Amino acid sequence: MKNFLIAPSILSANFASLGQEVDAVLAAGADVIHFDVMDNHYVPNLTIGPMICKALRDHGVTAPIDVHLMVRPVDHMINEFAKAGASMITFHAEASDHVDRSLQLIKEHGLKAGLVFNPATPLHHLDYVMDKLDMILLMSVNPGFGGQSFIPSTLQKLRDVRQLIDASGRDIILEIDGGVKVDNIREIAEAGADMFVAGSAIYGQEDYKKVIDEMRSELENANV
Ligand SMILES: O=C(CO)[C@H](O)[C@H](O)COP(=O)(O)O
Ligand SMILES: [Fe+2]
Repeated sequence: MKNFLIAPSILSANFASLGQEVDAVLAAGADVIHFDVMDNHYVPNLTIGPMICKALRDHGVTAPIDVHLMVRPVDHMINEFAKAGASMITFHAEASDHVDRSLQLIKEHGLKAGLVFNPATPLHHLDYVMDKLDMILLMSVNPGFGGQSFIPSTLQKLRDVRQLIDASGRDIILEIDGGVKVDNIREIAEAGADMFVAGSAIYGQEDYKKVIDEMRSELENANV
């Protein structure tokens, strides 16, 4: 089986007990913690910043933390999240005036670097930066909120990006974010994704392990 990664989004966790909520999904079998950073400027919502990332590290979280920056500008936040213990940082192509520079900055901190594409953002932003990418994140909802429905046209976009990654010969993680559930994860994997962010689908249920196990079993049956 492909090395599929399940990344619960803490956007849907109970923030009043965030440390325990993160421990609980990791104990339930999650691979990565997805950390949504929103600035009420690039997106119409306001969430959490580097202090919370550092607090999770201080709490004892050793799993990879995948920081999804929905902020503009991005470079200052890259530096702050690198100090705060991020493992991977992705940002939106439209949110940086200097995409190459921002990617380079993430890599200078020794972290995995990725570009994020909104549902309607064209893929040409990948031109000339494939060699700097460790991850590509396709949004399957418009960014800003959890609990939205998966936009079906993202499946073809995943197939297109999978082809570009395969043609590049590089080991680039293809991450999908938004509306991922037990009943669509298999189709999403078959379209080419290998890292799956799921917020409401996991944190919206009582039994996190049950959902993650069901997701894994769907992935085991995926035709990839
Ligand atoms: O980046 C995001 C929203 O901008 C979140 O990661 C995403 O929406 C996860 O939530 P859900 O799985 O409930 O759709
Ligand atoms: Fe996200």
